[in-house]
Amino acid sequence: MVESIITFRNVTKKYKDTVILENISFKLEKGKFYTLLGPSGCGKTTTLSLIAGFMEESSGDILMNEQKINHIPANKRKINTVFQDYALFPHLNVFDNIAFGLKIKKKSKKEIKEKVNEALKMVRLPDFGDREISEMSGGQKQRVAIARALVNEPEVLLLDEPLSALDMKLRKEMQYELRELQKRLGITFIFVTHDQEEALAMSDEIFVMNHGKIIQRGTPTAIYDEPLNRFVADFIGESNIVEGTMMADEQVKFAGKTFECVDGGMEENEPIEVVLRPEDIEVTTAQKGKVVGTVISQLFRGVHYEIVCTDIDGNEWKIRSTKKVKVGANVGLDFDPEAIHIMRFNETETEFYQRLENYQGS
Ligand SMILES: Nc1ncnc2c1ncn2[C@@H]1O[C@H](COP(=O)(O)OP(=O)(O)OP(=O)(O)O)[C@@H](O)[C@H]1O
Repeated sequence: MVESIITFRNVTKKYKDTVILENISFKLEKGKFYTLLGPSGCGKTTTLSLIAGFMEESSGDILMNEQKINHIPANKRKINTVFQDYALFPHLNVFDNIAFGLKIKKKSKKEIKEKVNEALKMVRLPDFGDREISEMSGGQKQRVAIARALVNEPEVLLLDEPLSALDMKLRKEMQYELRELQKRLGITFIFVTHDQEEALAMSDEIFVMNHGKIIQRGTPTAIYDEPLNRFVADFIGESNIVEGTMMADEQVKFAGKTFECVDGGMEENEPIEVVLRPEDIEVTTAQKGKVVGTVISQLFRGVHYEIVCTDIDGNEWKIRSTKKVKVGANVGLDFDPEAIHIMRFNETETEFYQRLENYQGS
């Protein structure tokens, strides 16, 4: 069995009577890049704070390397955190910022120098030790913050929206660097973001959260291609969600026709929702298309056109296409059976969580 670095067992966090995290259980493996993804207020930072030991759970157990750490204070856990606002000491230079924790631990001058220089190399700032923090750019400050965390040789690095203060270009560069750093060091990273593209680009596994619960965990492709419910389908990427009926295993009816698909496991005649990603739909002639749509708008987005069509049932379809079409024209929409993803229709929250339990247990 794979050894778990962090385990949550039925963890609940409440503030007075308000439940912030509800009965969360998961196991994280060593050496992977995990991302907690979800809208503002869903409980991402709270989850990190519980792992770090900055706050106490209301009930449940938190384990590190299979040992309970509920009552172990933050500074005794081999876990460090990188914050969004860097939290650097402005009056100390780069070297002293990174050395701070080691000095508190009363390490020798020689060891401190070696470790700080090593950490500076890791974040590609080898000659910046003497610089003042005010002389560093946003991206450089964030690297100093990462070096300051790494110098303590944590087994787990927590990163709370560390890139959100950076402009888009730098952010993309740092995404790549962080991912490379994690691979090189082989320590477990737990990264928090509300940016789905960032989560898809960086993670080994994503935990999609909403209202203090984990709605789905999986690899970026699994989360993208097989969202478990409408929330995940909507939150991750763009999607067309239309109502339909399951006709038989691997046969589904929507937009007035029956199509082959590769999803099964539902009842015959069960109402379902179909998810089709805009980039999985090809625009063709009305005669050749599986669904006929009337173009109602078209926007040029640089690499592609964003086209919106309506079908005979009044469903709206978003399509990403390199082909230009005419507004008002009838076009055909074509897609492969593999592109059709089926979700249950009108599932209650209780039914969903029951299914989730079975799914995660399987
Ligand atoms: N000290 C507190 N007292 C009461 N409620 C709190 C406290 N801290 C956080 N909360 C509430 O807990 C919920 C989860 O907060 P948390 O910061 O974990 O969310 P988040 O997913 O990290 O959000 P964001 O993306 O905005 O940072 C929010 O509704 C928040 O208002």
